[in-house]
Amino acid sequence: MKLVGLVGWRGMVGSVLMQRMQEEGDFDHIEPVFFTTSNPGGAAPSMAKNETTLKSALDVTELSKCEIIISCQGGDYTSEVFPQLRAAGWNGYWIDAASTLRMNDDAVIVLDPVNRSVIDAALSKGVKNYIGGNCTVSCMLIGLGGLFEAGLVEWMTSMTYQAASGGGAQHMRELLTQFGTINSSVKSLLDDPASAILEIDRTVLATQHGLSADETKQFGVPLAGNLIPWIDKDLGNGQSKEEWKAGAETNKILGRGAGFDSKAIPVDGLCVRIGAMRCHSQALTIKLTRDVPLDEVNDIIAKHNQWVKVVPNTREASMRDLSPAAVTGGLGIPVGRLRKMSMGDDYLSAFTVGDQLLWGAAEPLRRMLRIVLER
Ligand SMILES: NC(=O)C1=CN([C@@H]2O[C@H](COP(=O)(O)OP(=O)(O)OC[C@H]3O[C@@H](n4cnc5c(N)ncnc54)[C@H](OP(=O)(O)O)[C@@H]3O)[C@@H](O)[C@H]2O)C=CC1
Ligand SMILES: N[C@@H](CC(=O)OP(=O)(O)O)C(=O)O
Repeated sequence: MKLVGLVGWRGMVGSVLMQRMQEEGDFDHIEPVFFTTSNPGGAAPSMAKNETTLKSALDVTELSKCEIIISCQGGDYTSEVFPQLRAAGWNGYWIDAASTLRMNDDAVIVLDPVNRSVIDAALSKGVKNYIGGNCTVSCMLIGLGGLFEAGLVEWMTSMTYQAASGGGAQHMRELLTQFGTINSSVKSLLDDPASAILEIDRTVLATQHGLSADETKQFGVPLAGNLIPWIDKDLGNGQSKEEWKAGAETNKILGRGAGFDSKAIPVDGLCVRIGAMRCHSQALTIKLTRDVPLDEVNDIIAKHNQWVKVVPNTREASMRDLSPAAVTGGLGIPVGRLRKMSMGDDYLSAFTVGDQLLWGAAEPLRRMLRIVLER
C-alpha cells in the first residue's frame, strides 16, 4: 500500500476531508502517516495503522518517505515546505487545498467530474502537483459543467454570496458571536410583543456599530445582519483576488490555459461575504453561444454529473431546495432560477449553492487521491 502523508488533517478543511475519506473507505487503500506542525510525537488519530505517532510536518526527510502527500495546512505551509521537498529530490504526488500553486504551469487544478481528461493527460505527462480549486469556482463548475462542456457559455457573470467558513473556523465562530451579541441587545424588546420595531432596529444598529475589536477581529467589520462586498486581496485594478479567480481558475480547470488567452471564456463578477455558515451561493448571468430552449438547457445541466440537481424555477422549490440551510453537509449541488432573461433568449439566469467545505475543498482532493491510487 502506498504511504500517504496527511498534513492539516485536524483543521476545518482537513476534518471534513478525514470524514469523507472514512465514509468512502479511502483508508482501506492507503498506509496513512499523519503530520503536524504543532504536536510532533503526539498520538495520531484513530485512522492511523502502523504509524501511530504524529510526525513533524516540517521534517522534509519524513515527508519524503511518502509517495503521496495531501495538505490542508494552508498556503504559508505550502510556500515554506513544498519547495524544500522538491529541492530535496522528492518526486511524489502533492495534493493540496491551498491556492499557492494553483496557477503554476506544472500544477493542475483538480475537479475530476469536470476535468478528468485534463487530469489524465497531466498524469500521463508526469505532472505531480494536483491542487484543489477555489471553493466558489469548484461549486459553480459542478453545477454548470454541462453548459461549459456543450460549448454553450460565451461569457458569464457570477455574483456570489459566500459563507463565513471561507475565512476559516474562527470566522464562523465570530459570526455566531456577533449574532449572539446582537440578539442579547434586543432580547427584552423581542420578548415584549408591544415593543416598537424601530427601537429594535436602532438598538441592533447601535450594537453592530459598537461591536468590540475582539468581536470583529476576523472580518474587521460586523457580518451578522450585514454583508461585506469584498473577499481576499485588492488587486489594485478594482477587482478582488476572489473575483479574479473566477475567470482564471475556471479556464484553467477547463483546460483553456490560464484564462487570458484567446480560448478563454470571460467569467467575472462581484464576490460578497454574507452571514451564512458554510455554503457559498452564486447568482449567474450566462450569455449563451446560441438560443437553446430552456428544457434542453435543464437537461444538459442535469445530465452532466450525479451531484447536480436542477431545481424547478418555482417559488416553493427555490425556497425549499436552493439555500445554504438546505444544502449544507451534502455533496448535491442544486441549480435553479433557470430562465431566459429579458435581455434576450440567449441570456440565461441561474442560481446555485454548494457546500464549500465538500465540493469547494475536501472532495476534489480525496477523489484525486483515488485517481492516483488507481493508476
Ligand atoms: N476555509 C476554507 O473554506 C477553504 C480553505 N482552503 C485552504 O485550506 C487550508 C486550510 O484551511 P482551514 O482548514 O480553514 O484551516 P484551519 O485553520 O482550520 O487549520 C489549519 C491548521 O491549523 C492548526 N490548528 C491550530 N489550532 C487548531 C485547532 N484548534 N483546531 C484545528 N486545527 C488547529 C492545525 O495544524 P496542526 O495540526 O499542525 O497544529 C490545522 O491543520 C488553507 O490553505 C485554505 O486556503 C481551501 C478551500 C476552502
Ligand atoms: N477565499 C474563499 C476560501 C478559500 O480558501 O479560497 P481559496 O482556496 O481560493 O484561497 C472564501 O473566502 O470564501
